[in-house]
Amino acid sequence: MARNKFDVDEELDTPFSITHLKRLFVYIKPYKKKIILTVLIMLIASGANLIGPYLIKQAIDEEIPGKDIPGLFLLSAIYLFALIITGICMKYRIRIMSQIGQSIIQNIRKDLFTHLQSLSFSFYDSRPHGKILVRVVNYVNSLSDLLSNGLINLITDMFSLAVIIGFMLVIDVKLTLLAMLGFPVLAGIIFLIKNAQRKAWQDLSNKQSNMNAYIHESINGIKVTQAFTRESENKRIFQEVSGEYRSSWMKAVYIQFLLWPSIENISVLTVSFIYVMGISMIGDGVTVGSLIAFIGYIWMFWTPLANIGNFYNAIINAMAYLERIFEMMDEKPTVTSDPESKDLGMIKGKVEFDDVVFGYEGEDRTLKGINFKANPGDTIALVGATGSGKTTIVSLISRFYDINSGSIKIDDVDIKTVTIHSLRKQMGVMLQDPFIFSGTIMDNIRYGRLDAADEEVIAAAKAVQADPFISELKDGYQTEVNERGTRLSTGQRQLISFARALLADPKILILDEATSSIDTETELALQRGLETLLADRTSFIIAHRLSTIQNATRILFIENGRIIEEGTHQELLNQKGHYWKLHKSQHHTLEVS
Ligand SMILES: Nc1ncnc2c1ncn2[C@@H]1O[C@H](COP(=O)(O)OP(=O)(O)OP(=O)(O)O)[C@@H](O)[C@H]1O
Repeated sequence: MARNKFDVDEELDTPFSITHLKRLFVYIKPYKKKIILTVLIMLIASGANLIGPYLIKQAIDEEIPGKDIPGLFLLSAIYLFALIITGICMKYRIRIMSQIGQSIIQNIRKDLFTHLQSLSFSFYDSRPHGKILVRVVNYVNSLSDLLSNGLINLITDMFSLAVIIGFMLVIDVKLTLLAMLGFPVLAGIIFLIKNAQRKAWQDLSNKQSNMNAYIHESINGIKVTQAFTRESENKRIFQEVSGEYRSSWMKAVYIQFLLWPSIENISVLTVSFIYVMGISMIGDGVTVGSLIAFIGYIWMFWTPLANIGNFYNAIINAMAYLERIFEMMDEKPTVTSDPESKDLGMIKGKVEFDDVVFGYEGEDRTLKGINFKANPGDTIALVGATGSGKTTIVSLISRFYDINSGSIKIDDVDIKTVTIHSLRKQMGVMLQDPFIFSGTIMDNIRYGRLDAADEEVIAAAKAVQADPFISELKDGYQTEVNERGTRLSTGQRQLISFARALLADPKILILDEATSSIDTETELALQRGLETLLADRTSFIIAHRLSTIQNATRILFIENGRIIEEGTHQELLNQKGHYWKLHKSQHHTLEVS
């Protein structure tokens, strides 16, 4: 998968096709009845609105010359009634269509979010998270106008147009045909600007996405930015990114506004033309009343046409966003359960790597043939230099990535043949950077097992020595922590996620640098507490501090994607190889300090 950065425009994998609109209709369909009802109401409204000029014609040509005062009152009453009907219908339409529009948006957003949860790590590795966010939030929002107003407007405007043309034909066929002369000109303009408009909106969506990605990245990295006083450089980059957004916005809007003035100009020209032609035709079958009414209809004729033009604009804009939204919905998880895959069931915890080859970008560079076997209850420690492949090995046990070749078996079953859910359910994973969600400490530990009682949560916290620091907090377990746990120290976050992993009561426990930020005293107490708990679990421990893994059943020394030494602590020391050297250097450092 290609990688993307905040200042790189995302390329669309698929060109726009009408299927995107069809897919949008799938979301509109459940509201079919309400939409039909609204359309009917709007038809009544536009019918009532359109009767105006005809009533004026009637008054000028019939009632005023005949001095028919009651007749004039009647026409005025009908007009007033028509206006009231229009007002009521409009109010109803705005309310109901906003509701429908927002419901559709909510459904699209729900599907996107659900889909995002299923996507594999590789998807998140390959792009800035701000670019994902912008699709779920901003792009979906951009559909709001189209869904709330566009569709209904289109139908009612088409209807209005037909009724107006009907009235115009009833008044005068020749004038009607003359009035239509501006129509092909407008169609030509729309055709000419269509492609430029679509490209401009696509470009705008890219620049919006880039800006969002940069803001997201900057907020995440704010501490580093301030520590390295990079503020002014960041400001410069932001100005560049937001400047690009501004220019693409201006361009898109400039092209969009080519349409409106064109419609205005054509309508003014047509009206002037009809005035000239109409006046010269007065007496020749054209009355003053009918000319005034006709001009009224021509003005009305261009309004729905302009609205249809606007709808067209809205569709073009929405397409730029829709294709991005559906592109993300079509993104396939790279790691999936096979349709025939079965439930792994309760496992004992035997883990076996057989010649596992793996690379993040599909190549074979990261792991170059890993072989080992862990029996149920074993504690396997992985040590080695930074970047040697330790985290990669343990992340493959949970099948966060699929391997290129070889096999990984749990209780003699290839993990590719079981459902991902049943596999991951057996794992308690503590990642290198423990993540804390916004909520209470209790909620955060309970994340490991949602149905755990408070007492179980507290017992898990006690087992991992997290209880002392939690109890000291003013609100104890009910203390609110914010996203990523910025109110807690790194060591405290590690203890919480330790308790979370333990609460899940997994058969396989993966601890990736789980205790690196915990002080030695707490760590020793924690290890004592964990000994009994780890007893019937298979655990994988990655640690740079060798003192923490001396009791491991087996230690694997990883270098450059290979296991180059393995054995117990004592065996490896006796070998006087890499592990011994590492141990000696740590011991030396300790003695010196
Ligand atoms: N998501 C990723 N995408 C691409 N390459 C990655 C990814 N994660 C890790 N790598 C690369 O894979 C190699 C092994 O990384 P890994 O995280 O497994 O090392 P490690 O031994 O756990 O290192 P450390 O001790 O620093 O945690 C490194 O060269 C790293 O650059």
